[in-house]
Amino acid sequence: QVSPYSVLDGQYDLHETIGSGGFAKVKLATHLLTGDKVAIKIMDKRQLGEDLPRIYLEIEAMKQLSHQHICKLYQVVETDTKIFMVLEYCPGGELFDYIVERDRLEEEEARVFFRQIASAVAYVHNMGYAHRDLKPENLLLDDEQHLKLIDFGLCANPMGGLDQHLATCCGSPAYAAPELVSGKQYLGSEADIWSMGVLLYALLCGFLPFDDENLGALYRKIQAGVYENPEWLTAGSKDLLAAMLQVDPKRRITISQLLMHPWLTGGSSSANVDPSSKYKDPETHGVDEDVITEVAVHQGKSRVAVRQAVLRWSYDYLTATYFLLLAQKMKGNPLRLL
Ligand SMILES: CN(C)C[C@H]1CC[C@H](N2C(=O)N(C)Cc3cnc4ccc(-c5cc(Cl)c(O)c(Cl)c5)nc4c32)CC1
Repeated sequence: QVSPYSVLDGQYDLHETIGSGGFAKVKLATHLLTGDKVAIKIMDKRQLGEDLPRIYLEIEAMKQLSHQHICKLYQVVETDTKIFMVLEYCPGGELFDYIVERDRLEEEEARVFFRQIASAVAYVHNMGYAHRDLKPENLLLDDEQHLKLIDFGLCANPMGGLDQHLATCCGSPAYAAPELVSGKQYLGSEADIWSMGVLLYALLCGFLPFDDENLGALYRKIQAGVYENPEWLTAGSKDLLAAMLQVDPKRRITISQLLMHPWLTGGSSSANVDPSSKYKDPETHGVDEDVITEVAVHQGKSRVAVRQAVLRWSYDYLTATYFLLLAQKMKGNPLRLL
């Protein structure tokens, strides 16, 4: 019987499994035309059952989201039994493990990371989504120590826009907002800010602000909103944490106020939220002509034909090749197809 992965033959070489998350397996792979490494998330539709709509939600969300701190979706392959998501490879693994290895991060390093997270979440909110599962396990490191947000399986894009209240309780309890664990209606964007507060606390302290192995006790601690401030926290970080870990969502800092908070804008390194243009939304910023040319020459086709095919954004092998070549160009590498 043919391998269940034969649909990828000629496009990718599949290597070892590099992780698994719930109903998905993630394998390292090589995109054959460029030689670049990618991660392929593989799901079995039969095992997914009623979770299948969540995967289509994640795929549609990721097709809309193009940002330097969001893991890029390159290609989607679907057979009658499997779904393959070809994704940007993040060799640095989870931010969660990065924190555990160091116990906790120095304020300057936490600030550099948190700026990237805030930039990604602001973009997600501006695109009308809420992530709803923000935690260090869902932030990966690429080969340049840049963070990449993943796992949009819970993200909500309420038809009525972000101001429509959500009801489904989801995400990880320790990062969940009080209004969410109280079963009240809540705004995804406000709940995301609370989760970012828990995330920043974890970066700076190395442990969680609200923790208890008993779920009920944990919920009560979250609803009380009382947490310790270790003595190593500076006034600036305590102020920002207090603004995010506001039990009343209406008193909680908003993402745009967060981006202007002195703790975030301060510090020494003003770098590291790379404004790289490769993430300009292709639909609105057109396509890169050097990449089009490279593909056209390699395939012996006209640039017009290649440009038209790329602009269909079918998330097929051509879309993946386009995004990977564009990333190579942005890194200053020569554009080459094998
Ligand atoms: C516990 N989690 C919820 C899942 C875990 C799965 C392995 C993954 N990984 C690893 O654990 N390395 C150690 C290597 C690694 C390298 N590159 C990756 C690139 C993308 C992804 C990825 C995974 C999932 Cl489930 C997604 O939905 C998206 Cl959008 C992206 N995972 C990667 C990944 C980290 C997360």
